[in-house]
Amino acid sequence: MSKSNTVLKVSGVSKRFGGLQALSQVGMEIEAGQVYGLIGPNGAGKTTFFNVITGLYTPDEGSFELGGEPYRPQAVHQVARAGIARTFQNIRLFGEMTALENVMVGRHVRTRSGLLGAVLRTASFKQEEAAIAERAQELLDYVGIGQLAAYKARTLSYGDQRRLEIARALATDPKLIALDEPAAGMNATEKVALRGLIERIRGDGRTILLIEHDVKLVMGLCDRVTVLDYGKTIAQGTPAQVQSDAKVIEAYLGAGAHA
Ligand SMILES: Nc1ncnc2c1ncn2[C@@H]1O[C@H](COP(=O)(O)OP(=O)(O)OP(=O)(O)O)[C@@H](O)[C@H]1O
Repeated sequence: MSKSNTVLKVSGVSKRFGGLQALSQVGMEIEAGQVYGLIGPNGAGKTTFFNVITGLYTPDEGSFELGGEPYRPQAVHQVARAGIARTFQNIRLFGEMTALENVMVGRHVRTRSGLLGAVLRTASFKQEEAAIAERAQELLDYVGIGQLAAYKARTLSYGDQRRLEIARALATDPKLIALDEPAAGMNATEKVALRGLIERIRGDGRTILLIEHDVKLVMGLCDRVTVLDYGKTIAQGTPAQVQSDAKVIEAYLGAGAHA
């Protein structure tokens, strides 16, 4: 068992696609309240690692603990229930649903009435639905887009869609929130606001795993960082340690990858 303040402990994850070893024995330990960065050049294996821990890909090897309990990331809904929520590099919202409804969908992971209650529209279902809508509105306010609750998701700006994805992830009350390139496509002002939001989420006691190409953002925000290159961990530590690591400079920054 891990120390009690470890939220996610992953050891020895390997994943092969045909002849390509996308991940080789990758591990990390994320403690409660940390923002943990996962970086590396294009094709290093970051998304594959995310997909493994969130149940989209089945690893060839690896062990997983969430909140001190072993978990098997076999299916996306199981992982959500276990307590990992994620956003995607390519935003995945329900475009024709309102912002509020998108967050409500996230919240349904934690509801009790279930499908039968929804079909029969039982009193307890209606009560629960009202509570979910209220919580969803709170979360939209929290990420700064409360005034956009009634707008269809597809009509929101890029930055606001990313905020909406974060609100939806928070709606599941996750032990860990995994953000896949949240700053991708954002302008400088949006990035500053995003950084503020992530700091706020951490300040409220949440734990965050972040894939991000923007090195400045990662180094300024993260408590610890893992650097992957060709599917292998080449460095792990504080931003200062990682930044001065010769292998990182050569493999990652030296490659000129989005520095
Ligand atoms: N489903 C798949 N089938 C085959 N190969 C894959 C698959 N998914 C990823 N790969 C390969 O695995 C390697 C790691 O890719 P991955 O997307 O995890 O890298 P990444 O670090 O997230 O890259 P980027 O920064 O460009 O998003 C790449 O060589 C990629 O082509």
